[in-house]
Amino acid sequence: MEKFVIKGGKELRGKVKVSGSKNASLPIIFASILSGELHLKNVPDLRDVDTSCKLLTQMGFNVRKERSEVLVTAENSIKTEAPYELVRTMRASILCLGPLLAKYRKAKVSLPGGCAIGVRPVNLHLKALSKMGADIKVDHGYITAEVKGRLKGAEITFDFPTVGGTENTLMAAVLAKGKTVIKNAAKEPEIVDLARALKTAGAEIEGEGTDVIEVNGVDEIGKIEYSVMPDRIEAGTFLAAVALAGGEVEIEDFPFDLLTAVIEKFEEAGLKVERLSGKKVRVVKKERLKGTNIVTQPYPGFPTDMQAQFMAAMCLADGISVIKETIFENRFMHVLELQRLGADLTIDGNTVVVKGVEKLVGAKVTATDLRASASLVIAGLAAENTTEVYRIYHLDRGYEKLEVKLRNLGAEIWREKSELPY
Ligand SMILES: CC(=O)N[C@H]1[C@@H](OP(=O)(O)OP(=O)(O)OC[C@H]2O[C@@H](n3ccc(=O)[nH]c3=O)[C@H](O)[C@@H]2O)O[C@H](CO)[C@@H](O)[C@@H]1O
Ligand SMILES: C=C(OP(=O)(O)O)C(=O)O
Repeated sequence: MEKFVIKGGKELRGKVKVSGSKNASLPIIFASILSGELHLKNVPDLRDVDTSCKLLTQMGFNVRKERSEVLVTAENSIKTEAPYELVRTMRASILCLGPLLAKYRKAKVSLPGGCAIGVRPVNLHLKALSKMGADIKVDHGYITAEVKGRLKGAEITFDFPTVGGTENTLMAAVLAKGKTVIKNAAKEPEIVDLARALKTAGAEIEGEGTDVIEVNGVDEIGKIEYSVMPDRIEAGTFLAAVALAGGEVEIEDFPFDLLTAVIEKFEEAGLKVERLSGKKVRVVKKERLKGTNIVTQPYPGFPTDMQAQFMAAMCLADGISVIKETIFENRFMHVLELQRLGADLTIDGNTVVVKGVEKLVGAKVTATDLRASASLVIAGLAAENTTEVYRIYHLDRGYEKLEVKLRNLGAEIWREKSELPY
């Protein structure tokens, strides 16, 4: 196991480029089940991408990952099973269910794992696929599903705009018979990216990015050829890093228009975010930030995946910030760890009150999930002395070479073998 060692107190200066999006890459990789042929570019080098490739390989797909590209072909017979050993490490594995059912008419998928940020049921995915004609059972930790003949188009109304549920239903609908209408669909940009990728292969989809998506099922689709959008959460994490460490950084491949809610909140706190061109911004911290409130919401609201990093930034802002989490019921695991660094935080239900402190002081902290890990790393950049972050395997699920990128900006951060069993 590895840990990060961070010597805090260095301002960040220079240029950094945002990698391809994790949450867009994963569904598109699983969409290859529908097409049997995928050529995906701008794929980040992440543990979750490796897990997705392993899962497809185990099913019998031919998968090649070369630098930032993933190529998939279906040449052999396919096993329609996703076993616990792989699925437990990654939430997005559930996204093979819709495509397997649509293409191969049966699937056996372990109930997914992923970040421990809430119960995260998949009832809405299963309800939608049942409505499309699938017969689904959940037994011994596995979802077993099959459909006689083809899935059929249906009108689905989600109780909550679930991102994964929308993606699974959208992919299933592409090869279903007839028209599917998804109402109260999630509007996240990664869903738009998935729809665009599917359209390169001939899928008939309209309304992605709005709360009603319409899909006309087709008999088959061709090759998916696509380049993944930049990772808006990684981009936002760099804003938070400058907000904490200070300095001036130019960020390339910055998805400006997809980060409006995050940029507005950092600007309200006093960070300067200047758009230099379409996809390039300059971020400057000139003075101590001031306390700012956020409420997490589905897109286009403030993303839950930026909550921990924003909270870390507010630990050193003047005054009080109120952080309300409305998407996941257990996404404050970073609070205890930020407190170890000297942050003044009080949890009250789904709200954390942050009282800005003069300084943070380095300590040993343990990452509990992906974005919690990021919040601890960036807090460590601003803390006095040395911070050691354990369990960084969470971080490796979703950030490409974060320590290398931060080091190139002048941070003192490196990876070491952990002396602990984790
Ligand atoms: C791989 C990926 O893209 N992950 C993202 C995706 O996760 P994910 O797709 O799992 O998130 P959802 O949008 O589905 O979940 C939102 C809320 O709905 C609930 N729910 C969801 C499905 C369901 O069947 N039943 C149910 O109750 C969840 O428990 C949660 O409280 O969107 C989240 C919300 O933006 C992000 O934090 C994750 O980074
Ligand atoms: C919660 C996240 O990921 P996942 O849904 O893959 O667990 C995330 O990206 O912050």
